Amino acid sequence: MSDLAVQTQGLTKRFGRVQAVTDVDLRVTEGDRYGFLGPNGSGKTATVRMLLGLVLPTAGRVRVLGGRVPQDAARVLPQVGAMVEGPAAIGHLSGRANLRLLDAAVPTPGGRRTRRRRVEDALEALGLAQVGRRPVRAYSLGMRQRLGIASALVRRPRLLVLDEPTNGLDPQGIALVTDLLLQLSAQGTTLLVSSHLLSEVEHLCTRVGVMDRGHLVVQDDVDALRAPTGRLLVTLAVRDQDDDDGARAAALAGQLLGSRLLESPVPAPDPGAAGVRLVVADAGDVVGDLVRGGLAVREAVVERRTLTDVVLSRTTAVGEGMGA
Ligand SMILES: Nc1ncnc2c1ncn2[C@@H]1O[C@H](COP(=O)(O)OP(=O)(O)OP(=O)(O)O)[C@@H](O)[C@H]1O
Repeated sequence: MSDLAVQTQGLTKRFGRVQAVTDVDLRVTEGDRYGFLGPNGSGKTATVRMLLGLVLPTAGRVRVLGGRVPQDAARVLPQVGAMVEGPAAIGHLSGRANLRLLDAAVPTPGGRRTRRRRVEDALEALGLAQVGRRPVRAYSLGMRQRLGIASALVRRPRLLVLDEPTNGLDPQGIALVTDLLLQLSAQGTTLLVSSHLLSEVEHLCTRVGVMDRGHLVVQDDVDALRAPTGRLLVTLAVRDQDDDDGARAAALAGQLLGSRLLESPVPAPDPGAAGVRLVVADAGDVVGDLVRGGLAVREAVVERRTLTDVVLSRTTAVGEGMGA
């Protein structure tokens, strides 16, 4: 159990009559890049707030970095960096002053001695070193978001908890934050990141938890979730899309593959290269059979479920659930 960065047992939260979180057993192992997903109102933020001791659970237990929350919060939370529900900062102070103030508020290993260095490193990492003197009220939305992430980093935490870290960032900002998170992970930081951008989570995360109407409905490794569907996507090269070549290749593929050909062949999607796209059951030596039959195979890829498929199949659309 000691290698779990976050563990909850039967975690439950009611706000009056709203059942926000029900019986959630979260397990984040040290070193994980854990993506926390789910539709609006599914209970992600409420769960994260309980992990950080910001609200008390109605029932259940929370352990973070080996300590109980809220009982051991004073010991464990200084090792946790967090940005939840958007960045918070004092508008008339500069970004740099905000970070120094924030750092002074919580006991940190190294404390004042290393503060200047840690604040500069965090501003630098988020590309804010040049604007660190400007008052925060003059920051753009993206700059505020970066400052929020910088404030989660200042204490060089063992566990970083970020609620929608790339919300409002431009593509350059998203790439910068993603690279930074991968770098921190390589240095040993555990990440717990909630996001609605599934392609981003697919790229960044090793493990995901999916919430739906207060329940944790999926918790697994990304690789396991992205299992092969059992289908191959094959592209045949043909000489010319406009003549009968494509139709001949499609007919021959049908003869060679028999019932393994699952859908009617269609023109290949890539423009500029004539081809035929086949959807084939991944059984036997598909490519070998096509090539021996005289067809040119340009590409054959194993079809995998995407994270979007997994999340959509396990969650309730907005309007169907209680949170809408
Ligand atoms: N302080 C509160 N008082 C009353 N209800 C609350 C409170 N906080 C959250 N809720 C309710 O609990 C449910 C879960 O909300 P939560 O903010 O955890 O969802 P979420 O998954 O983070 O959604 P989003 O993706 O929109 O941020 C919602 O129905 C919400 O209205």
